[in-house]
Amino acid sequence: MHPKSCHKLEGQNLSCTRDDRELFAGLGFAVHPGQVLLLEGNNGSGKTSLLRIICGFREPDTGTVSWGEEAIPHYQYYSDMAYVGHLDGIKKELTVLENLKLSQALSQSGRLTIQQALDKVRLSGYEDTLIQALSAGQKRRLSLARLLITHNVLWILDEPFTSLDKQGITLMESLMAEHCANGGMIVMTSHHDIDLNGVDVQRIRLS
Ligand SMILES: Nc1ncnc2c1ncn2[C@@H]1O[C@H](COP(=O)(O)OP(=O)(O)OP(=O)(O)O)[C@@H](O)[C@H]1O
Repeated sequence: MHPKSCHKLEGQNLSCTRDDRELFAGLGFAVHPGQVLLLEGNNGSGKTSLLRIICGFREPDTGTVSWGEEAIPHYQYYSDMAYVGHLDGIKKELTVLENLKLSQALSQSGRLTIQQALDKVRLSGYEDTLIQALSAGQKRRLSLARLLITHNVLWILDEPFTSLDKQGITLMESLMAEHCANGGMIVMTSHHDIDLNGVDVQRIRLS
């Protein structure tokens, strides 16, 4: 179990308007250890906007997000959560190994060593490869490896299946299920349905 898995993520009365268009209002949720919150909706419905509010990167028009009974953003939140967005959070001028060493230096250690994580995501042999020489799916796999070598109870994932092949999607799903089985939590957007082997998945459908 994660040592800090007693925390819960809660959103209350959240609303967001962009360009005079109300994306959502009065929205609430509570995510407990072992659970997934899946944000669904068509293009432009506000999934990424809500995800950015949950990360504390954007202020809601009303409402609060709290972690451990305290409104975000706060230091503990950022040491407990890991965000993987569209840009994969990878430093383009570094190699695969340098990126992973940098992530490790900035966070608490996770379950796997760098080599174990590279094996798991099938990037062994790419240690000295510059990021610009990786395919889109390989970059996504590298961002997965980053999740595995650092300790973060809350994963926040924007479209985690983008660019992954079938084997990558299955791998991602099994890692997510494993994370939840260990008391972790996940908030994610996806245009695809997910198959997480009995994990409790709550859904918010934006329209
Ligand atoms: N930086 C921005 N400035 C102004 N409006 C924006 C900005 N980013 C997004 N929007 C608007 O907010 C709305 C919601 O966008 P958002 O990216 O949250 O949707 P989404 O559900 O994640 O879409 P997608 O499935 O296409 O990724 C859209 O109408 C979009 O035009």
